[in-house]
Amino acid sequence: MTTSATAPARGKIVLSLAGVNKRFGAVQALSDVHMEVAAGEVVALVGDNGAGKSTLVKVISGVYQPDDGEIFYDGKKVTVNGPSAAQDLGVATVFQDLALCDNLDVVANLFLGQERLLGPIIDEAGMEKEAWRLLRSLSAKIPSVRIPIASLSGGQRQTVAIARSLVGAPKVVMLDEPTAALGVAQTAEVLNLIERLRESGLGVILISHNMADVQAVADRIVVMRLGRNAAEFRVEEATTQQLVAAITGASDNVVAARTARSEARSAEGPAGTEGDPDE
Ligand SMILES: Nc1ncnc2c1ncn2[C@@H]1O[C@H](COP(=O)(O)OP(=O)(O)OP(=O)(O)O)[C@@H](O)[C@H]1O
Repeated sequence: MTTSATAPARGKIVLSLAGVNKRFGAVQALSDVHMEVAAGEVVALVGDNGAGKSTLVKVISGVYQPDDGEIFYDGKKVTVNGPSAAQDLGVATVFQDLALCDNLDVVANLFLGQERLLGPIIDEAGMEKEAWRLLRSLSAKIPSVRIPIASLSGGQRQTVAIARSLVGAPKVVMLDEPTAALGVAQTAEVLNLIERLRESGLGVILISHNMADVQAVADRIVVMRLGRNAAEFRVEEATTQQLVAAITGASDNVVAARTARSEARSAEGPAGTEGDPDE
């Protein structure tokens, strides 16, 4: 895996945000948001539509400038005044659209805009070798690095996009809804990749609507609601019911109702097991 030679020690906070505000006209998209991610940690960022997740990702990745707030990278206060500044720092983002070129092969996509040169010519052999090394480090299942992206499955395309984010040896990788368009097997493959990223000591920020995915791979879950921090859980202490309540801001939802029924049944003992048509 290509983490930087100066990779921070596992558990050290590598990226943190404090008091981040962002307004679009009349819409306060982010209000006093804070978040941090450590090396070797997967932090899931969850929230309903419009909660501010994408805006936060875009602030971290330099697409938007925050109105206020501070960003610290590797212990130093930084200004991320554009996407290339974020990349130069070591913050890579895989956006939902993946931004891959269908007609180009895997190698060309991995090194698009950052081609390796050998004197005056493009070092195709060197890039191919590095492509295999990156993909192997992710235990990725790509049949060939010389096939066009168009012929890959959704999971393989996501794999290539994640591998590309590692080309600059980042310390933080943000993944925006990486499993949104994938089936069960491909989702499992992408979750495995996220495990590899964590194992390699990267700080990973995972934006997802899928609570099963989040509970499968995250160490910590940051819940946003209406542009604010709404709750934060260690994954082992968060039930789906608590997560749904934090995301929606309501405890009287269908998940809570079902949990309450099943708790009531277990309290009643075996005689009370007959009644719930939902189960
Ligand atoms: N460029 C923009 N111009 C105006 N308003 C925006 C812009 N981007 C986001 N917003 C608003 O900011 C708020 C937060 O949106 P954001 O896209 O960050 O939410 P989200 O949590 O990512 O939602 P989703 O899960 O639907 O992507 C919303 O009210 C949205 O309409």
